[in-house]
Amino acid sequence: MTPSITSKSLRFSFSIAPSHSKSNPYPKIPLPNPKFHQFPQPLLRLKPISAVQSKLLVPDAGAIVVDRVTEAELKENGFRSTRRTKIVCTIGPQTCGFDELEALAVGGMNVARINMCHGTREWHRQVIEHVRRLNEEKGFGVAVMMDTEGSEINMGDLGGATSAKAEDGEIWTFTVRTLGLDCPDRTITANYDGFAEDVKVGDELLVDGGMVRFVVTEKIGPDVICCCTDPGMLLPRANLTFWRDGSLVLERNAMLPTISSKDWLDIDFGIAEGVDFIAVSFVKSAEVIKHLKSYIAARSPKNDIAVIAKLESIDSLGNLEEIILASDGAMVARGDMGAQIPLEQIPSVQENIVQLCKQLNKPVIVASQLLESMVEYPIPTRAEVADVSEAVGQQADALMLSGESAMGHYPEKALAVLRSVSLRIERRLREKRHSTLEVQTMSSSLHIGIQEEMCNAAVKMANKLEADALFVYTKTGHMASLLSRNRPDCAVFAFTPNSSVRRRLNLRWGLIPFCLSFSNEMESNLKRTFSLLKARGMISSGGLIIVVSDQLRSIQVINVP
Ligand SMILES: Nc1ncnc2c1ncn2[C@@H]1O[C@H](COP(=O)(O)OP(=O)(O)OP(=O)(O)O)[C@@H](O)[C@H]1O
Ligand SMILES: CC(=O)C(=O)O
Ligand SMILES: [K+]
Ligand SMILES: [Mg+2]
Repeated sequence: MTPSITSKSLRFSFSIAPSHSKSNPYPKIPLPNPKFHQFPQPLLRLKPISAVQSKLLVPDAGAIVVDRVTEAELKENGFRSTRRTKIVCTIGPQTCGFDELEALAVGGMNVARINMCHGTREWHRQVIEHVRRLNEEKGFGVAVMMDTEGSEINMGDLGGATSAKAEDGEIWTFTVRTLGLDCPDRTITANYDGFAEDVKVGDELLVDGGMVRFVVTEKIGPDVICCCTDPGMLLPRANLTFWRDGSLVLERNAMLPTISSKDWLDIDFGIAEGVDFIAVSFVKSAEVIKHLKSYIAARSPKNDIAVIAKLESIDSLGNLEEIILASDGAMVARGDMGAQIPLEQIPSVQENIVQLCKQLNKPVIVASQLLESMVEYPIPTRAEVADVSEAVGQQADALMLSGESAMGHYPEKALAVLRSVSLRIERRLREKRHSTLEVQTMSSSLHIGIQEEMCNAAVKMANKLEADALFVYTKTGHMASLLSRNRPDCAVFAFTPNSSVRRRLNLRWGLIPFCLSFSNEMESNLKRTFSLLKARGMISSGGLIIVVSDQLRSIQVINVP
């Protein structure tokens, strides 16, 4: 039988062999230290989908729909070994084609992110269309996240070049003139009209939070003449900040709106295209989130777009709790955050945000530079693996790839590293917890709610009884999120009749979202679920399951018949 997915995706996506395997997991690439590649991740093989099967993927009333990769994982590794930490991949020129997107989906991408800083709406529409088609025709369950540009100060798009190198001591011109494609050498446009007025001679100009630095030597009308003091690579639309006497100059940024007029058009585009998440860049207060949520509620009849607050502006750090409470999730956007606060503060800010999100029951994504060296190289640095391990150890809901998947040379390998490190660290956490007999559940901290108490109790039981899985029947996804919040030892099967709820649950730690219509009759729901899952080889008789549901105030403990 010929696999329906490309041989390329099979070769790369599930190529990390178990340590006893003789095959080289990274063909054709010299391995400086082969041991490093022996992430103990079992090989998975996705069964090819025939044309007839492909039709069956369209859910009918009696069917159960689950992401194909998770299904394969469940069949091969059983309940306990599914990956709990979710993965967001930024889509860019390296990964926007249908086959490349499929390879990422096969590799375990849960959410595809498009960044409205780059590319045209037509380009983004094409990506969304590809993701939809993959889900519909090939049985994946990938959600789409649109990330707004925000109105911080950015460079222009380098006259179409993919990058430019600034060398030490070189003189570059930053200008507010409109240059189009015939951009003179060593000239960069800045996107905000007041730029030339606001900077002063002697100011330091930081590109991408300090990846490249300049000092302002002269101002001539719309042109700001600068000397490069820290050489490096300039990327299109990179963020610009300027510093005076050792402090970030913030006055101008404070006057810029969080959501610009261009962002509102992008948001309309996102609503029209039915994206699952809108991530708002440079959020400073809860107000902007509330404003956007009411806009979406008015514009999108089903109101099924989740709003993610990107925490990257220094102004957000004083209002974290109210921003997170107003949002449907948060992102620790370490890239731009690193341009606004000293780098050594980022790890503790990350830890605080992750803990706060868990407490407030909001999904949290840790983003930027997780595997930055993999933009250029096929293996990560040891330090990057340690950073990923730290985020997985904090039990963040999701990890995000940026340049690694958007424009790097090894998107699928970067994804494979996130997957392997997640699996390894998650297992280690469970083993550690088990050896100390520690049962950890969240304390009740939301407004006292019956559902929260039930979910806390269900997770405590599942951990103590070493249940094989938690089942939750949920219309809105809320009960499922309350189980995930406790980070249980076993996987959570979340059954929902609503396909957009199912896609949004993709971002939640440890949840395996299924689309399934169900009635108010729990007994018949369970009977049907068991027989559907058994028929697909996803569960077997004897397994211990703890069941909760939106509709019933009871916790059931059941052995799979
Ligand atoms: N749609 C795209 N078209 C072209 N290049 C892209 C696209 N999306 C991302 N990239 C490239 O990948 C890099 C990393 O992507 P990412 O989305 O993290 O960008 P960013 O501008 O650093 O993020 P943000 O604007 O959210 O802070 C970008 O700097 C850009 O060079
Ligand atoms: C992801 C993002 O926006 C950042 O890290 O700046
Ligand atoms: K952005
Ligand atoms: Mg950013």
